[in-house]
Amino acid sequence: MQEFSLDNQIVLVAGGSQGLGKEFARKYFHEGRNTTVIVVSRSRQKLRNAVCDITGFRDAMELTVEEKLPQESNRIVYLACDLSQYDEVEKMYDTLVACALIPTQVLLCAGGSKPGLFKDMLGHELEMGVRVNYMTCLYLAHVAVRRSPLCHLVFFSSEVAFFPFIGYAQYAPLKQSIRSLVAILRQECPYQRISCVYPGNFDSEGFVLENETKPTITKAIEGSSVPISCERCCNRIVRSLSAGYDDIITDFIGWVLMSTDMGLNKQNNRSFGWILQFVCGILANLIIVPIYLLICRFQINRWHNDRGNK
Ligand SMILES: NC(=O)C1=CN([C@@H]2O[C@H](COP(=O)(O)OP(=O)(O)OC[C@H]3O[C@@H](n4cnc5c(N)ncnc54)[C@H](OP(=O)(O)O)[C@@H]3O)[C@@H](O)[C@H]2O)C=CC1
Ligand SMILES: CCCCCCCCCCCCCCCC(=O)[C@@H](N)CO
Repeated sequence: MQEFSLDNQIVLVAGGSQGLGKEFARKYFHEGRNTTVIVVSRSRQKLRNAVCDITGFRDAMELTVEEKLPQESNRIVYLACDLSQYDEVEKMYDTLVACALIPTQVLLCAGGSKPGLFKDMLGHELEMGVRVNYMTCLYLAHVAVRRSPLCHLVFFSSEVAFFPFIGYAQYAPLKQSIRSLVAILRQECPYQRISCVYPGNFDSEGFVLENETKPTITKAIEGSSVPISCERCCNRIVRSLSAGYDDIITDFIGWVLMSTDMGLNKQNNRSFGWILQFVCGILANLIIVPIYLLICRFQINRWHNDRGNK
């Protein structure tokens, strides 16, 4: 299995203009050695600001075929691309290949949710959910598997992949799809390291935004995943990847939720304390989960009634 390291890498960070992706870019740039970071997202402006913020310089370099890369040991460049457009992803890889930057690691960190009730959602918001959370991963993974077949892929799903609940109709099904895709890719690409992170809440720009529309019942249910800083979240993930884990959680409730889903989805990939997870999961599914779901149903009914009375 490929060892995880911040050193000697060419790392592509999808969704690197803010939040957790930017935190990863910062970590590679400041703590790695001989590493090239390429941050990718849709907005050129956001990317530029992110890179300037990370380096402390007033300007940042956009990766193009014409531009010559500096010879410094650690480098960070940006490349604007809407990863939910297949031809744009291919074009991006053309540029990478032309610049002799074949990624050794690809972090598929683009994503985000707009919580709310399904019936209140607009068509284009539903479409955004599919594009931002799933198509970005699907297309980037596809092109990466074909054109950099030895690279380490790190997907970013969510704890909601283990437990979908009210308010996340636009988001959770796509994060579950990532889990499914990961399971299949692990069988089809046995020589490639494929990791999947299932984060709990962390305090990013996206998190602040989603909280503006998040129904109170959604906040109540996810309350046990107390938001941590992006830096902490990033450090925990790096520690887990370095320890050789490929199914990664960032808080205790994530570990419990994963334990309830250790079946055919899980296959041969280890997570922290996985034997204990199997045992806890069996007990939880027998005893705690049915009780919890009853409480949850009660909570949701009460929320609907309160709303109806208003
Ligand atoms: N924050 C949280 O509590 C949790 C987050 N997660 C997941 O972790 C990941 C990181 O989350 P977070 O840091 O909060 O995310 P943010 O919303 O803060 O940032 C999302 C990033 O994705 C980029 N992006 C969005 N759409 C596209 C696209 N079509 N093509 C290219 N880039 C795109 C954005 O840049 P731009 O606008 O420039 O395109 C931005 O850089 C996401 O996948 C999220 O779903 C999982 C669990 C909890
Ligand atoms: C044994 C039974 C125990 C059941 C406890 C249930 C607790 C559920 C906590 C779920 C937290 C979800 C956080 C991820 C949110 C996310 O992905 C968004 N912030 C998107 O950005």
